[in-house]
Amino acid sequence: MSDLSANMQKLSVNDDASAPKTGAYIPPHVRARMATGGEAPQQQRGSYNNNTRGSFQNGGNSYGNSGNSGNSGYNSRPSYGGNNTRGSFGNNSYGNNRGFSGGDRRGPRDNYGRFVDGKHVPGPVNERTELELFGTQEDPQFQSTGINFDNYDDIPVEATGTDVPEPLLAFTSPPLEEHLITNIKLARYSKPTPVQKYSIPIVAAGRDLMACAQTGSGKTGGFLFPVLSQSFFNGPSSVPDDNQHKRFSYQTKSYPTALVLAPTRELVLQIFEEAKKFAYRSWVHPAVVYGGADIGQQIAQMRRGCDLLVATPGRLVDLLERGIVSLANIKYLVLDEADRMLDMGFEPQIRRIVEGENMPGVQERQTLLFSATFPKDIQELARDFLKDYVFLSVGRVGSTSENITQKIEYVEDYDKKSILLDILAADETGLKLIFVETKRMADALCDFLINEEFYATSIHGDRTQRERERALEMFKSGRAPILVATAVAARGLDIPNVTHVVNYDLPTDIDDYVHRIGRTGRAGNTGIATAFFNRGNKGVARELMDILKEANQEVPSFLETVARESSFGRGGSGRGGRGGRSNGPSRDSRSSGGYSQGGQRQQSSGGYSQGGSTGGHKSYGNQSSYGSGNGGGDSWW
Ligand SMILES: Nc1ncnc2c1ncn2[C@@H]1O[C@H](COP(=O)(O)OP(=O)(O)OP(=O)(O)O)[C@@H](O)[C@H]1O
Repeated sequence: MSDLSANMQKLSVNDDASAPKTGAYIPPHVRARMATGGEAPQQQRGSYNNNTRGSFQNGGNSYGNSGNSGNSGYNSRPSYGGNNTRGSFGNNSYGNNRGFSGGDRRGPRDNYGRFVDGKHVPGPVNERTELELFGTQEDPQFQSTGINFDNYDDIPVEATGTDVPEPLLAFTSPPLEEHLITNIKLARYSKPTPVQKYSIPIVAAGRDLMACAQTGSGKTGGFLFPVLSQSFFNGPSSVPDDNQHKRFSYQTKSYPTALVLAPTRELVLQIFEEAKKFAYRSWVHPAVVYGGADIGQQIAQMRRGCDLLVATPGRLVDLLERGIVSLANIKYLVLDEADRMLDMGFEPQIRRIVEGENMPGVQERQTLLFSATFPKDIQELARDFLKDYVFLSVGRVGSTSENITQKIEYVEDYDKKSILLDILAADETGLKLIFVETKRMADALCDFLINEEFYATSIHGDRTQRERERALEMFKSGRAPILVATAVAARGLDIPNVTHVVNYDLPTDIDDYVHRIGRTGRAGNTGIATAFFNRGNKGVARELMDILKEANQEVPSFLETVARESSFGRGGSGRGGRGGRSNGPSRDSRSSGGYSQGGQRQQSSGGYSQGGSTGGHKSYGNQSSYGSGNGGGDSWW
């Protein structure tokens, strides 16, 4: 057991619902002094030794460097803090080469490849670009695989549908295009994860795909690899004559061949960064568009041309309305975190994009849906968007990775701050991500932590896009190793070295819990997820218990008690919430058969199940953002 785990066990304040009811907050160092009856022990937070609150270093505006500059890199408190700090970022030098300013974030690269006489001709090697994109093995800002990476191979895979292609075992050509393999090697990926093993031949065979795999198990590569590989093989599509389209020069609109839609701005940025890696030196020009960023820059970027477009639905609708993007050439449509996009009220925008514009119909394009959770309603959306698709699930749909040690602590609301400080003080290594339910709480908790001399920052829907990106960059670089976040950071974000996720407030939806804790324990690395639970969370008690059991985690007795109480009289149990989360192990809504374990294939009987309720949806937001380009409703987070 790691030191951290041992420390956490000691910290376990109570094992049952008979938790101490005294709520007066006593900071840990005072508690320690009380316990020893004298001098406080040595400061545990080594890096803050002798710090009084006023002594935070003002290291100037050093956002631009890429290393972890330690204390000297921090700004004085107001520059990374919570609600009272907005507007205080005066310096524009934070944009490093992995920059954050929207549109084409670095301008056109000079090393694109070409497609000549039916052949892909990669562009020249550019060592600087290579270093920016792929980093070095030692750079902690680049995720490397952990000790449990090989264990992914033991997760049972279910692939249903007609004539499911055989999975591949290694990154080989065929089916992958040679140049893509070169880029995969640069990314130091030695073998495909299970979702990639299946998705690559499925897409290569021209099939549609609905894929569900645990958080952190490589779904991004699961769609980027096959889409890029096929694109590298097939070359660009010719462009309709209605536009004096000139590749690589100014044009009135862009005609991407691949479109990736994802729910949050941060997630589309991240997918774009991954796309840049794997499209390096190829003919494919990736681009990203999302709300909250300068639309003028994005329009200019679209006019410079783009082949693979990563977008949030709201901003894409805006660009479509302005006639800046045409979907006439789309061959590949990817919906990442598809269920979240529906939750956020993006369905009208998605339907507008997929059905209301000039995108080729379902028979003419390939469509891929990816997520770690798949409530039934998304499977129903698949009826309209997918054709004869393969349903792929790696592990049980909605299950959590065993790489994450889950701890549930009974903590009354009034004790949460105190326990959080204990957790943060117990281990200074790695990055800590703390989830709260509301934007207000995110600001308040962030300010509290800063007052307690922790380097914290926050991310939520009320911060400007610039502040959100800066907060994320501070967190990633370790300059603010604590990030207080609302659900806006729950999905998809891949931040290396997040060692601990704390659900300070548990979400009301268990799928959200699954995604939140999935910010740790990624790519075979291990991590800890602690949740503060009290009777106010009884609505998720049963589902939480199921999740813990499934992942072979300890189930505290208070959770069983509360789960029993809350399900009593409800006439049902289990994970049936949120639009009819599937109770049985088989999740392919077309399938009438059972569950196939261990990679066994099972053919679907065909015919869609209409049985799932779509009721009970949490509405995250503001559907009125339709067409505003600012992304779907993040009204409370
Ligand atoms: N074949 C591979 N070999 C090594 N590392 C990989 C491989 N595929 C992906 N990774 C790494 O694993 C990490 C997680 O991948 P990714 O972000 O695609 O996960 P995900 O399944 O999309 O997670 P989430 O459900 O949270 O969105 C990334 O840092 C990625 O670089």
